[in-house]
Amino acid sequence: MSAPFLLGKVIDTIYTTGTDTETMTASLTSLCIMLTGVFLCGGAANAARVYLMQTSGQKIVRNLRASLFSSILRQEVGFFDRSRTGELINRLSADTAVVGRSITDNLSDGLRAVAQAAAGVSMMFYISPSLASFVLLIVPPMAGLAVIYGRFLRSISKRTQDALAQATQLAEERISNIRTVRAFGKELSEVNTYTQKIDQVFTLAKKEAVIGAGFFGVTGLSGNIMILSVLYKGGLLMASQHMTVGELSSFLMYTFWVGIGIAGLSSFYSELMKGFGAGTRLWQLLDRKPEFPLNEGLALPPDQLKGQLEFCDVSFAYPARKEAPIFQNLNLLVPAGSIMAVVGSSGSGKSTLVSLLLRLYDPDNGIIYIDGHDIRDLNPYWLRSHIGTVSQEPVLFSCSIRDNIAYGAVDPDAVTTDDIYRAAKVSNAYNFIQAFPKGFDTVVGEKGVLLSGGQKQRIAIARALLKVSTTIALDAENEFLVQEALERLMEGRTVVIIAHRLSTIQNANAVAVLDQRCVAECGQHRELLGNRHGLFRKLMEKQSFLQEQKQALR
Ligand SMILES: Nc1ncnc2c1ncn2[C@@H]1O[C@H](COP(=O)(O)OP(=O)(O)OP(=O)(O)O)[C@@H](O)[C@H]1O
Repeated sequence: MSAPFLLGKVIDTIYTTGTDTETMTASLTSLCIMLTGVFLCGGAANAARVYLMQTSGQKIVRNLRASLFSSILRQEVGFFDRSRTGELINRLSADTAVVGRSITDNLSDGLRAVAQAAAGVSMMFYISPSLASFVLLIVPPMAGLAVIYGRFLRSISKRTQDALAQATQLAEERISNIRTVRAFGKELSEVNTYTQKIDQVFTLAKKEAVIGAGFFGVTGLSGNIMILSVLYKGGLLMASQHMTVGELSSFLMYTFWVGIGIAGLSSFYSELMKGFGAGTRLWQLLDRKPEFPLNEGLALPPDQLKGQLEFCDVSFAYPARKEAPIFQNLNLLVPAGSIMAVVGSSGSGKSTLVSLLLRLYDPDNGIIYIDGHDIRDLNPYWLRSHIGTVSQEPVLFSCSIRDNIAYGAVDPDAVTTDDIYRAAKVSNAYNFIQAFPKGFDTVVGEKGVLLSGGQKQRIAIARALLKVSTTIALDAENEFLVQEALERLMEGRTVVIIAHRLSTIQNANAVAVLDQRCVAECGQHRELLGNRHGLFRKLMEKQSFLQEQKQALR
């Protein structure tokens, strides 16, 4: 900021020393040395500013993303029923980037603008207080305009990010379900729907551009008016001998800097408002407290853990559909080490029973006990680490088979290759995994090998085997290899199996039939089948009828 002042001195030296070349050379040399020093300092400071601001910017975005991801993953499952994946991903990627940019690059430019404007104004007052007071009359109306523009940006930025989140949500859902889209031939209509969503973002961007054009047009114009008024009033002051040509030149340069500084300040303020707008939902997500804790409460010592499960007068409705109760005063006892088959028509609540057991949701009324302990008193993390789950459509992550199996262990890093091989052998997965060219290092999922349903299940069983589980919730196919693997997994554990076929039910110690929001029948398979008018018998008859139909169709 001292450069314009020194440049003014250079001009005055040239004009006032006249023909005395020796004095002029000496003054010019020392002024130019000073200016070189100033420029060198300026260059170094600029480099430091860019480096510091960019690295701290990236660090802020990194920390923001890490905290947000952690906050999202800690939320209760009911939260995910209400939120949409694409929207959350958008918050994590796009919103954090906007907020990050607004408080880093922008902050750096803003700080520079403040320093520039403050030093410039001081120098203007130092050179000519009367001219400075006259020129700076333009600042208050400009500041008012910037505040109004900032408010507009804050609101439009929030709306833009929301519209973008909706578009991302749609794209994410359709891309991950491309097979369904293709099967129904919906590519073109999906493209149209996406374009409509993205058009909403474009419309908002156009609105922002129109208002922005007006604002920056006025800012630029007022900067030029400032220069004009300096030339006019400054010229008059020079004519009346109140200012030298060097002073006027310095003043003009400072006016220029102050103009740029004020423009920078208004863009800083507006970008900051944009960041606040984009950050509104982000802060809400960051601050959201999950309904129940992830890792707090009682952990039973291993010798006290037998695995007896008891549902006592349990009533439950999903938070997203409170009006449709799934259970009302449901009672069920699963003795330790036994196999309980849960049957019932589609939508009767079989999977819900397992979700309650895993404490993905809390019952609205009643209590679920494990070995006589209310599961709400137990540490949810500890509880889940003692319940192995194998679902009919297991989800594997896009990493190696080795990592997918190790994922089941409480500490995946502590799992040895031998542990993984052993689990794979017990789950009948070892041979088919080794048949892949890269064996256990084969990457499954997105870009890797696509596995059959049965293969996925056997990997999922190996994953469940690595848990220190006493209890298992199963919803599995009845393919022979899977079945055999499951039988090994069930040994010595309490098992709740969502059964679809007679063969699975026959192996269970007891069968519970879900109907009308509670356990309608419970007993041994033979006993229940013996009851001619019983629900279980009807269910089985219906199933064998369906099997016959299928056979006939074949
Ligand atoms: N996250 C959820 N939010 C709201 N309602 C849900 C949710 N999950 C399931 N439901 C509803 O709860 C009821 C019971 O579902 P559940 O999946 O437990 O049935 P199920 O007996 O396992 O069915 P199926 O044999 O078809 O798998 C269904 O009516 C279903 O629509």
